[in-house]
Amino acid sequence: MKYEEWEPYYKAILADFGWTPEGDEAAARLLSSLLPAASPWLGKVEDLIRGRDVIVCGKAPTLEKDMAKIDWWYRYTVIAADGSVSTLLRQGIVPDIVVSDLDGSHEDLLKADANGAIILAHAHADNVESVKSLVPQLKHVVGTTQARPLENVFNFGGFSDGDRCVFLAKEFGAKSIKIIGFDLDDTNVTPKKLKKLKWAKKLLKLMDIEL
Ligand SMILES: Nc1ncnc2c1ncn2[C@@H]1O[C@H](COP(=O)(O)OP(=O)(O)OP(=O)(O)O)[C@@H](O)[C@H]1O
Ligand SMILES: Nc1nc2c(c(=O)[nH]1)N=C(CO)CN2
Ligand SMILES: [Mg+2]
Repeated sequence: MKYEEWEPYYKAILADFGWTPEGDEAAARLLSSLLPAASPWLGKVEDLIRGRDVIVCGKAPTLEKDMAKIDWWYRYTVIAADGSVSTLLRQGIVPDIVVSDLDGSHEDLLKADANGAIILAHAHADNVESVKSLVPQLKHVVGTTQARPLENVFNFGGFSDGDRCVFLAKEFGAKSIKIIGFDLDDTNVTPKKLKKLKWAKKLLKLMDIEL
């Protein structure tokens, strides 16, 4: 999705949370300074997605139960939303791509990276310290932002880690997108998380994902 198309959603999200864009923009510039000018891994991300059946894993409590229903993981390109990478690794599955704002287990992100996963590291106003400490340690990393993109920091659309996975899969022309570990009506979460899940619901509908 072009930034101009995403921007109205971004503005509405900022207003809903009472945020301003400056913090996100500063975080994107910091992330940009930690990465090469031309992203060496973006082409690989496209190769992994284009024309492929994609599974996107969220971190709802239903994830393990949903995982048990997948009998042949090799059929799919697996994209893990943040914390779901820990559940996947525990079951011996290394995702192809992890989409993360770096607020889950850094140890598991490093483990996935060391085993070949590409990490889409997202910078925003509230994760600058994690960006500074973790991004320089990652081998296969692509930078993302929810604000205006920079030369080496991309914005494919989407807000929470889970819906950003789906925007990414759409952007690069996945043949099909299956989501598991999503429970967007989960009430057993903090008020802030509930608000993020409401946005995820709206954005996934926009992406024509059946919920
Ligand atoms: N019931 C749920 N609880 C948590 N995440 C869910 C749920 N259903 C779907 N998801 C998706 O799974 C993704 C990954 O979950 P995780 O808890 O790691 O989220 P997160 O986005 O890192 O949380 P935060 O918003 O605090 O950064 C979320 O971004 C969300 O889109
Ligand atoms: N400023 C800010 N941006 C975000 C945040 C957050 O907590 N703060 N969380 C996200 C992951 O769901 C995505 N973007
Ligand atoms: Mg996160």
